[in-house]
Amino acid sequence: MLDISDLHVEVDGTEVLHDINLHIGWGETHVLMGPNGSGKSTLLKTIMGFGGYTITSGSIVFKGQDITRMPIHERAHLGIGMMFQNPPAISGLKLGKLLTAVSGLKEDEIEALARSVNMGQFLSRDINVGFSGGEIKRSEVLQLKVQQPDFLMLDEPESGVDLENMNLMGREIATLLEKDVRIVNRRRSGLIITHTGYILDYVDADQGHVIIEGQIRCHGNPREILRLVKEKGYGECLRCKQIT
Ligand SMILES: Nc1ncnc2c1ncn2[C@@H]1O[C@H](COP(=O)(O)OP(=O)(O)OP(=O)(O)O)[C@@H](O)[C@H]1O
Repeated sequence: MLDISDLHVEVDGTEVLHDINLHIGWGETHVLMGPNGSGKSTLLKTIMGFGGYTITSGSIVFKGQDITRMPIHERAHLGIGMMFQNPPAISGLKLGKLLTAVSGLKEDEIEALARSVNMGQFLSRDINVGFSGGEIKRSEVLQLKVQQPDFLMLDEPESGVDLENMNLMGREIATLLEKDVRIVNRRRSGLIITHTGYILDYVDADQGHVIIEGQIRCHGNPREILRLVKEKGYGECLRCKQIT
């Protein structure tokens, strides 16, 4: 579904990502780990097509189409969706209005989706204005439920979420990634940034990658990588090319 080749990305004139190669097949979920400031969010925002993330060389191919220079809205239209680490608050725009406008769904359908993630009362509120950390994450999940993207990128879905809501979020994310569908029929793919790995209790991931100083330094079984990082730190990933 997604093929990234030899990607170099600059932010504010500084190269933040160097020579990134990543292949995510149809139906696969991958996990991205790495120390703070290593370039994880930059990679997701580059795939999404945000301004300010300049691709100086390399390519991104999605569903067989070269999207390297494609604007963000066309990427969203093609089926790329993202849960942000810190989404903006938007005064004057109600969550319900946004969801109705972008989806074409009827109001009662939006309300039912909102209730399923305990966001029923939030549809009449300005997006993320005064939302708690956990409410922001549920709002992001709701937006993804409305969008139903084929490729989901989740930037630290666990952060700020209490244990009960983690259970709800984990189940919703698993459904969005079609984990309830038999592997042969599964089409949706995902790329999830996690520091703690809690999301792996809900979503089986096929591959893990560690990014350090803007380079992917190791690939392998996500739980194995997490265990190793907990025991020995990310320095071990610099010594190890592949953990399986
Ligand atoms: N708009 C920007 N202007 C300047 N530097 C930036 C910008 N965006 C990202 N960077 C820098 O790029 C590097 C990578 O940042 P990024 O947010 O991708 O890290 P991360 O791996 O997601 O970190 P964390 O785990 O802390 O969320 C950091 O050093 C950051 O300061």
